Amino acid sequence: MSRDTSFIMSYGQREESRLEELYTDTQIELLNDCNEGQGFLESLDQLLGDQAVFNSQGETICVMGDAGVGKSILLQKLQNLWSKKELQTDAIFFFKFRCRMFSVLKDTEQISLRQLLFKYNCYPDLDPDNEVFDYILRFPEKIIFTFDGYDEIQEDLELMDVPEVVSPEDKAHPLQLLISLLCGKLLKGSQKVLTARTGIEIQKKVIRKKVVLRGFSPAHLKTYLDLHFKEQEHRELVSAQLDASPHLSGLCSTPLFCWIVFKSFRHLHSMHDSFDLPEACITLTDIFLLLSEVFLSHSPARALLKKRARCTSETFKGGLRSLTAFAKLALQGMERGSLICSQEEITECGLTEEDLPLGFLKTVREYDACGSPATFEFLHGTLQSFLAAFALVLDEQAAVSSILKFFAECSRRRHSCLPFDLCIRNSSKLSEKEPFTSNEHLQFTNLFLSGLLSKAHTGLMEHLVSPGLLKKKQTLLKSYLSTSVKFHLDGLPHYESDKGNKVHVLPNFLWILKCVFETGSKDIARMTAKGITADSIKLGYCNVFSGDCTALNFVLQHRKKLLGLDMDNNNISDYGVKQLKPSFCKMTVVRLCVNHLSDSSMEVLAEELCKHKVVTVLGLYSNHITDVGAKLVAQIIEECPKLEVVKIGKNKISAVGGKFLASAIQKSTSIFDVGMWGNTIGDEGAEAFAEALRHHPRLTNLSLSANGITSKGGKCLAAALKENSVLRIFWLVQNELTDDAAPHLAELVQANTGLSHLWLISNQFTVEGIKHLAVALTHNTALKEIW
Ligand SMILES: Nc1ncnc2c1ncn2[C@@H]1O[C@H](COP(=O)(O)OP(=O)(O)OP(=O)(O)O)[C@@H](O)[C@H]1O
Repeated sequence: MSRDTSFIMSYGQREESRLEELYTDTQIELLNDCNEGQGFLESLDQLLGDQAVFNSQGETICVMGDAGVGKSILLQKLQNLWSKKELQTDAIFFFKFRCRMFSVLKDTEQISLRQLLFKYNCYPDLDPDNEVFDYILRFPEKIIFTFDGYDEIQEDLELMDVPEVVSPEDKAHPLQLLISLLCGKLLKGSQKVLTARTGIEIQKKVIRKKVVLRGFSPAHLKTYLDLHFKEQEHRELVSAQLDASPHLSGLCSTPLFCWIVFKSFRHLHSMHDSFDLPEACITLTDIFLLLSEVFLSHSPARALLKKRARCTSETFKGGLRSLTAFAKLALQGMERGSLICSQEEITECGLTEEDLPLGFLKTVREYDACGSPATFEFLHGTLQSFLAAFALVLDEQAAVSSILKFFAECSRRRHSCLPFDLCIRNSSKLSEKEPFTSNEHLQFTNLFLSGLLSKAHTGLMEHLVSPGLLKKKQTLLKSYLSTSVKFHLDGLPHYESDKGNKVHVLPNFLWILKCVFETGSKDIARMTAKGITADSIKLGYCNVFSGDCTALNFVLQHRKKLLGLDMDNNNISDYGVKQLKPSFCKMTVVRLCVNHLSDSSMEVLAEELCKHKVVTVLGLYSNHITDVGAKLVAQIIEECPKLEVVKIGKNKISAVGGKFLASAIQKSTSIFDVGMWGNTIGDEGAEAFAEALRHHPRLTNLSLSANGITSKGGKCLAAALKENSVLRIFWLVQNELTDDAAPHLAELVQANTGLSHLWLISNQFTVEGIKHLAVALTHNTALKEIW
């Protein structure tokens, strides 16, 4: 295990990097069963621990994350730590599997658990006396399993018409074995870590705890940069480019893209007299073109020519034969829904021995020792998508319309569902056939197709495909993309509210915008923006990451009308907010709750929102805003005359920030709803809010729950509220109020100010305190509820 996990795959099969030298921590966020963040894991070592376990009956730890965010590498690191006895566990067996292997085995005969472990994973000298296997059965808690890439299972559930496995001796369909293991029906108590792409839903009952990988933080990125570049000059150059471009930094927060960018930079810098990363807004297509250029320049003939001026088109022209063959192989796989290819398929596509070391492909290591012939996969799934897109562009035979085939597939609404039902429902027969793989590979192909057919790459592509045909493909794509968003939105339900027409988009909306961005075409962006007829769009839980904000901005900046944008519960981070900067001038609703924003995002928001003054709703709940950021939000409240709603709960705001906010609220004549739940403003902050409330003309809803407020603060609030006849809903839940405050609150109730909802639960009142309130209630006619 130690040997197997020491190297990170790298391009050009001979070149490998040591895991120890390049592995960099990434942000591992703990989630609860509702996918709400529960803080970050301090070190990988704690992954198997009990922190954030939300279902003690569940057997499986789920690691979720986007393409290339480092799920496989995380498992590799875990395996490596275990092999060196550096993982805090007393497990003495470790079995690692790729999930897709269970699909690959589908055509073979059924297998037993014993075969699965000893034939398809390790070879304990055949275990003649069953010693090892018996031990495993008796002490399953001594085993760790890792299953990588649950999203890669491509299974026809009808094939699963076999009895459920519970006995370790029974033979079964391999996928059935996997499910039984994950559910704990087999080897109950063994530790299991399963990885899957974000968006794949896994039955809650199976999951013990869940983490999501958020990629490199700015500090991680700096560490990775230092590890990657030994030469100071390179470090400085790349670092300067990252600092200058939040978009590039955003892309580089995904380790895979970062690795490609750094690796290409190093290679091209060493090959040519001068090389800088593209200056304009770099796209994912640019990144994969760079990688391909590097691969193609590995060909023996080209490698001899050192230090010459860089000529990308020459490199691609020189490598066109291999590129076409790799592209064909990638497309065929994509059409079959397969990420693995055989030697036969490779030869059929016209690839030779010489082509293999270029780096596009790597051998699949898992089961070659089982006597089966070697199989191959692309260096990464996204590279296969890129090459498949290349094949669609290069193909001179197929009808032009065939370039759109994957768009059609993706626009169909598809749900990711998983075969756990099989286990939970206790049924062996499935009534309906359901697809349970995500269509991300196809979405990536569409995205790269858009990039390859962009104007920016026409010069290069004209060297590879006839200009007439290229033009036709570009025109078709342009007309398709220009209306895609409109079609997408037309197909969704719209909701009418007092703020206009609102639509909750699906993740495919974001993919379309990403494609539009890759084209770099302002015309398409303009048409797309025109297609967004709703007044407000909700992009909540759409897995928007910082890099996607560039695409959003690319389209939204062409919108003429104002727009509400609800992006709660994504991962846009400070890089994303910087990317959205030009679009804030039109935004009436700015909802960025649960998005890993810090004070630096507040700087951008304060600058932009105060300049344009159109914002009505500002949602910032559950981010990392401190008092510094609170001061900037206070500025927004003071200077934006239309601002009505501010949600800034669950941040890191103390009394200092609380005072800034309270004073701004006091001055605002537009604000009517403020959410402060879960900060730490304490009594000092409460006193400031009391002053703000005393004669406020507009504020009707206020929550100061969970803010460490004691009776001292409570008394001030109650006294001030007696003079306020506007507030309707007031929450003081989860504070430290005692009976001392009860008579004052009772006076408030008795004053009958018009307050209709008063929430005081989870404080420290006793029956004595409550009696005061009960008596006061008899004099009140306005309260509808008191908790
Ligand atoms: N923690 C890390 N430190 C250094 N490099 C990393 C790290 N994580 C990922 N990488 C780089 O990114 C590449 C892709 O990572 P990986 O294959 O683990 O992504 P993934 O999340 O499993 O992607 P997919 O969902 O497509 O399978 C790795 O080969 C490696 O070069």
